[in-house]
Amino acid sequence: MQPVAELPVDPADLEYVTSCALPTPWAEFTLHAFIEHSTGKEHLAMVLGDIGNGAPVLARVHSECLTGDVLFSQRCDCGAQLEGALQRIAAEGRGVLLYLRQEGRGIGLLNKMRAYRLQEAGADTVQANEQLGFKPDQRSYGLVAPMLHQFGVQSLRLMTNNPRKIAAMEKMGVPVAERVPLLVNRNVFNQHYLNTKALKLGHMMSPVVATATSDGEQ
Ligand SMILES: Nc1nc2c(ncn2[C@@H]2O[C@H](COP(=O)(O)OP(=O)(O)OP(=O)(O)O)[C@@H](O)[C@H]2O)c(=O)[nH]1
Ligand SMILES: [Zn+2]
Repeated sequence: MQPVAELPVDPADLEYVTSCALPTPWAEFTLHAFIEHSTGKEHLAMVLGDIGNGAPVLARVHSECLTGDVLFSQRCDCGAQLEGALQRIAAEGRGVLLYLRQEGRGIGLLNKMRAYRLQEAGADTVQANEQLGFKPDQRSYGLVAPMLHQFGVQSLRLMTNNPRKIAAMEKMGVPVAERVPLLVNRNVFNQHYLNTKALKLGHMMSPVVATATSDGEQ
């Protein structure tokens, strides 16, 4: 598995735009918006508490998954991870969630749906990307450092199971003081996907087989 691609980001390409209050079921965050001029994409940061005081910040760097984050898809763990991360930040009263618009591990929503069709025909999530002519993971984390710089964040306690994401942070000059596991329940729809993430993409969670009624921790 190759490392996550990293491209240098032109700081002038990312512009801070505006902010507003964002009440959620768990806490009232401040939502900050950035625009990436070269792509037109709107990237977001949800902030709670004083994250610019120098202490490591509980953080989630979340990649967009419209199907999982918004449409309640059980094919992946994204929606549950998004909710779990916000709940943890709220419980601590301090933290940040970056919502990066790199849907489908960077291939976009329509191609992700094409990849899902290939998975319905027997491919796994890595093979499906490759059959469509993409790398297994096309994401980049070059925006993370300039987004965090806006808030004076110096280091992260990063909620992730993805060692390549941690390596990418360090490479982009964002120190990760601690990895905080972000495990969610398995179901019969996501177990094959989660096993592929563990076995082929290197995610730090043990591959197990779920039953129709299983809701055990990974
Ligand atoms: N191409 C493709 N993308 C997917 C698929 N399932 C989920 N995604 C996308 O994968 C991204 C989330 O990546 P994950 O590998 O689940 O998690 P991660 O962010 O790398 O790692 P964690 O920090 O541990 O969650 C989102 O952009 C989803 O839209 C799939 O089958 N194919
Ligand atoms: Zn997802």
